[in-house]
Amino acid sequence: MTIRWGIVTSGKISHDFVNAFNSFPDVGDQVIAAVAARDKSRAEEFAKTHKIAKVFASYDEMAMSSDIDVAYIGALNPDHFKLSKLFLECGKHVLCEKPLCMNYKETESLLSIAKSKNLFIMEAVWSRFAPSYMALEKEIQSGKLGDVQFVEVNFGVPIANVDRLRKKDLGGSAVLDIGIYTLQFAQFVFREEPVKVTAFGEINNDGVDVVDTIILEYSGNRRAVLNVNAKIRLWNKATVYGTKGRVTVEDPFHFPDTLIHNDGNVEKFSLHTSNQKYNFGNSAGLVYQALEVARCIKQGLNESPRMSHKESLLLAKLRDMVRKQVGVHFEVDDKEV
Ligand SMILES: NC(=O)C1=CN([C@@H]2O[C@H](COP(=O)(O)OP(=O)(O)OC[C@H]3O[C@@H](n4cnc5c(N)ncnc54)[C@H](OP(=O)(O)O)[C@@H]3O)[C@@H](O)[C@H]2O)C=CC1
Ligand SMILES: O=C1OC[C@@H](O)[C@H](O)[C@H]1O
Repeated sequence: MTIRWGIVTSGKISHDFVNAFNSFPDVGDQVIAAVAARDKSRAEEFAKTHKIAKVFASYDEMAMSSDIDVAYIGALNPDHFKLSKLFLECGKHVLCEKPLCMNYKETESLLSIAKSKNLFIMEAVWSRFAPSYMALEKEIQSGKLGDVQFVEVNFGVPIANVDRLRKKDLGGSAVLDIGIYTLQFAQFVFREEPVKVTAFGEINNDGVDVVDTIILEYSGNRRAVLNVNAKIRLWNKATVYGTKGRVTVEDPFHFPDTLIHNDGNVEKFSLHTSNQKYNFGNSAGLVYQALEVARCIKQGLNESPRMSHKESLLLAKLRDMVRKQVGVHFEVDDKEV
């Protein structure tokens, strides 16, 4: 069974996703079959660049076609719910860029639509499929670190002036865009809902958070301190501390290629290099989530155990809690879904 992908939008991350896919040595029985954009000429240009066979004049046309099995949604945050819903209702599986939705309400509604249609959907938290994350999980579960007590993560990228980050109507929010990675890292380590969330930050003149400091408290007085910054570049690493030692996930922790173990051993994970031009760091790693999507679809799964619906719901809940404390409110928060 060939898995046929339909790329939704001709944007930067769509470019990176297709580049990562096409440059990977073996994607198995999968193909990038089609693309749709708001404007057909942009879709045609995208298709020409990436040698994609089919171009659709609109998202709706591709959703209704029988030419694709799964949609990759590379749209702006406010359109994730609407477009994922469109493709699900047309019987297509979905891989939607993070954040899956603007808030918990949308996330819950979208996941229940997928369940009712018996279709696969996943939030593209691509970090979870990094080979280095598999190694990190093994290290934590091995007991070498002892009992994990503390996690610290930094994610700072100077993107506060990018429209989709700084404008509320485009879904701008540091915690939605980059803070999600710090939250998912803490959840990857602790695997339980925090008992307390404390957050404070800085908002811009559009009411969008550009800096967030988040403290997650877990059972047994375990903690995570997350520094999120859309104004300046930070040393974007994550460290997991236990009673017997620590492991550091080097920059960029959100898709790392280096782990520094407690004994000082530096473990490297090479990404397939190619002459592709990417918009974002380590984007060659975007392919690993696509391999997982295909595996799950072929096994008839509705979700991936590595980035489950429960996890997406919890991440949405935590983002809502952070936004409330920092003072960021979206119009969509007042709407019934
Ligand atoms: N996984 C990762 O590493 C990354 C993930 N992302 C995520 O990907 C998504 C897109 O980010 P990115 O690719 O940088 O975004 P872009 O600025 O490239 O825009 C993506 C697409 O959104 C549509 N769009 C652009 N402006 C508007 C607008 N004003 N109103 C409505 N639609 C618009 C266009 O679709 P069309 O082509 O159809 O016209 C565009 O191609 C975000 O949700 C972000 O969180 C982003 C960067 C990295
Ligand atoms: O997902 C992402 O990762 C890298 C950031 O630069 C980008 O803004 C964000 O969307």
